[in-house]
Amino acid sequence: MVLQAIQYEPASASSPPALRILDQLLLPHRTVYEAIAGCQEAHAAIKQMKVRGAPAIAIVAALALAVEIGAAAVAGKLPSSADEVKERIGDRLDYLKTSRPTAVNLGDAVGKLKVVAKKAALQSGATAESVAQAYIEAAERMLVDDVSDNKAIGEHGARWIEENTAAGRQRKADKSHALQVLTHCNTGSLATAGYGTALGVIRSLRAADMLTRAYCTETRPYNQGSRLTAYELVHDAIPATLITDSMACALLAREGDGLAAVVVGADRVAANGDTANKIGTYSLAVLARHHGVKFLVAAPRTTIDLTTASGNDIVIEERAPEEVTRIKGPKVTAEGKIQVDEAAEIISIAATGIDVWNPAFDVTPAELIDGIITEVGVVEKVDGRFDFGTIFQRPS
Ligand SMILES: CSC[C@@H](O)[C@@H](O)C(=O)COP(=O)(O)O
Repeated sequence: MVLQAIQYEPASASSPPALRILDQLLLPHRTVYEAIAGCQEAHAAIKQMKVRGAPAIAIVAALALAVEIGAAAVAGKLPSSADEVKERIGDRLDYLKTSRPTAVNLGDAVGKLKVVAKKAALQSGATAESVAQAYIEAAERMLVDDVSDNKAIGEHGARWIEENTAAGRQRKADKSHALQVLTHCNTGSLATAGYGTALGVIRSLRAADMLTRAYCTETRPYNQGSRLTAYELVHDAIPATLITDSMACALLAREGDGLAAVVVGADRVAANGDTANKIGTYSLAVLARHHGVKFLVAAPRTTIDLTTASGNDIVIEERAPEEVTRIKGPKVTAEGKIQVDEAAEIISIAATGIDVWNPAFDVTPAELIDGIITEVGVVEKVDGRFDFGTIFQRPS
């Protein structure tokens, strides 16, 4: 079974396009897909983190509007002119963009899709239907391109680790050597259209018979690591070990050279390489530098934001205190059996009345990052600085 966070069916002769998302709040114990009929449902699903992960958020938003427009077209309810459809598309995209602030992929998709609608409306003989169709095709392309970009990220990252780390070189020469990777949060099939970014690198290393073990952090407070990454690793039968976030230091000290790299995803990479990613990423980068372990960020070019000069300019989403003070999951019986079908229990794990700070992301300074793995290659610092100038000219 292929893990899919996003299921999309294009329009047929008789029916409009349809979109379903895997409700990630119920994972790893329940697999429930939810239909997304339009922008309002998508906005709520993104805000509640039923779908999450920078690329997945952008694609669900883009496709939700495709579904909404497709349904209006089939029902004969599109606005009457090309310009009005273009305006409607712009307004709906602006609304979707407000769902979560830190990940840039959504803003990037919104900008590109607005350009598509604008160009389509400027075509001679443009109609409401032709603008709607141009939008739908562009949104559908984003879904397809994300998977191929992730596979390319996986291959570039695996090759870089093979060539640039002691564990990589040793394992290549002699398969009795260990090569392990530590990752954080969830960056896999559930966070993207498929395959994943940092988890894509892990998948590619495994496919090349290079990886002996992946470690994943629990990723407090939302537990994307223990709920989602662990689920993907078990699903793909990749040898893997779960640690709490606070165990990373002990792991790096213990594994030495066998731990080839820490590989994480990104929600926004600023023009100087400073990287916003799931809270806890920065501490891993500090630990990696202290232990001489390579620290890599895996992200498509859509995550690199040249309009944001540095990490100081990145808006960090703060989330509800309850994510820290409570945990949610199915009941476990006295015999240790998980009651999968029961409604989730919410348990309080903090003193009532304590103040809480819950930033969802932190910013890792470029200085601590050894390479940024994109679909067109790994960007490394030259004279201590990242320069993304040329990668945007390269074809995928
Ligand atoms: C390929 S996903 C990259 C990042 O979006 C991921 O590491 C992350 O931080 C996700 O955070 P989330 O809050 O779960 O959306």
